[in-house]
Amino acid sequence: MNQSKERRILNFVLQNAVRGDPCSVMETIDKYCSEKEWAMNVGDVKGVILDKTVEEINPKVALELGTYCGYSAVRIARLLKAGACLLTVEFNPEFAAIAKQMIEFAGVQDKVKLLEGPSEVIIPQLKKKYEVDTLDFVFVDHWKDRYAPDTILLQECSLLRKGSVLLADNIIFPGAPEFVKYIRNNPRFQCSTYPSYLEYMKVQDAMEKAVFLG
Ligand SMILES: O=C(NCCCCc1cc2ccncc2s1)c1cc(-c2ccc(F)cc2)cc(O)c1O
Ligand SMILES: [Mg+2]
Repeated sequence: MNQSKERRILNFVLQNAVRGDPCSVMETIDKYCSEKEWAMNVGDVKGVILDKTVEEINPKVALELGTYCGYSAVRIARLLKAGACLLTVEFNPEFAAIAKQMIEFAGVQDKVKLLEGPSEVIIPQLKKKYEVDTLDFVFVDHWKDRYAPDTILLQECSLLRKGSVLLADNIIFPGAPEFVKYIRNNPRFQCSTYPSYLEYMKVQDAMEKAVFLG
């Protein structure tokens, strides 16, 4: 049975990147996905916005919704200080298996906990099952119609505190209109938009940063 695109991306990394070097893994994925097969990694252009946001916050506990092949998990984890951790949620078992190997090859597995399942099931488990108190940073990059309900769910589960930062990918393309409407009209969030480009394409996209005001 012919292998998946995600398996081809992983194999290209295993054969061409430097084991234990997160930047090498990111560069190798970006090279493959810009030259050979497009894939929905946050990519090198929007990745800089992600980097700057993570560096500014310096989170102790970060959550990612939508792991995919693990590109942004590697990107975020490489910037985390000692003792900090990233919980990343993926519901597709195929993607989760690829991401696990990607994260381990990059050498960031000690900072990353990969949780398999739908976000609406995992989020309510974070406090009791995964011993989370509150989240310092959330990278939102999963189903675009889950952005708004899961932002509400995070609040209902008391996982946000004054100053928690959400960064949402793809608010232009593919777009997350319900989320944008919800978050920009919500007085409990201070929002800012970062215009950018869809990964590996000359197509407009943007990221939305939302600071929870408590
Ligand atoms: O769908 C996207 N990303 C989510 C994948 C869904 C994975 C999930 C994870 C998870 C975890 C927990 N619960 C439920 C879920 S569902 C996505 C799509 C495009 C795109 C852009 C142009 C195109 F022509 C076609 C697609 C670009 C992007 O940057 C994306 O992030
Ligand atoms: Mg995305």
